[in-house]
Amino acid sequence: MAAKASGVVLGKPVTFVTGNAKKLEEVRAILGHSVPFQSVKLDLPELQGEPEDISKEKARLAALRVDGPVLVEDTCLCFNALKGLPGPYIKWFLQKIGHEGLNNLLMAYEDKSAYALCAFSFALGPDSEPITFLGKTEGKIVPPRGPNDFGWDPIFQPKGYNLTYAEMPKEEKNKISHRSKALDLVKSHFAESGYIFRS
Ligand SMILES: O=P(O)(O)OP(=O)(O)OP(=O)(O)OC[C@H]1O[C@@H](n2cnc3c(O)ncnc32)[C@H](O)[C@@H]1O
Ligand SMILES: [Mg+2]
Repeated sequence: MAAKASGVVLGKPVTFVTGNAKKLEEVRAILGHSVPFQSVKLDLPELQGEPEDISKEKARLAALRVDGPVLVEDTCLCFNALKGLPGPYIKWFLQKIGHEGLNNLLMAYEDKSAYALCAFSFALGPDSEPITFLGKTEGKIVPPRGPNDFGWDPIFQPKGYNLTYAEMPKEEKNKISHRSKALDLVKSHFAESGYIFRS
């Protein structure tokens, strides 16, 4: 890696590391050709704690595994009545108790509001500090509606819409989602940084 007047020249392309095919599909659709990347299917171990720290640590691990520039992402679903939980633990809650169980968690509360939070982290390599980009979309938790092909999409209804994420056409979700908001920041970072990737 060498610094140049026109930007930072990197010896390898960016690798997006994820074990989730649906995430990859959305990242591809949203980024288009604006940030060239390849992908590797790896389910990295995840730290417990705050979303930003989990995402950064994931990027450190990914950069060690890939030995080059990496992009990773961690997604949380946070219930306001539960002070942000399940948050980063949503994957395990979803797996164990499903959409119905997630709705039941809020049964005792009037406040069904929630937000989806996406934390992308980018690291230039194993020796560099990851940079994090956050995107948040507010909404509420509802009984499941729509196709059940991506995580908690059927129970999340974004604010200002009558449809759940699952009921929305993909392009519509990708315009307003937590993921697209975070990726807007990733795109700006790449546009400003002038990275040059050599494969
Ligand atoms: O390998 P990684 O990238 O970590 O992929 P993952 O599936 O383990 O994903 P997370 O650790 O970020 O856990 C987030 C959980 O939320 C789900 N999820 C992520 N983004 C979503 C979205 O936009 N809509 C619905 N569910 C989503 C996902 O399927 C997981 O169950
Ligand atoms: Mg994960």
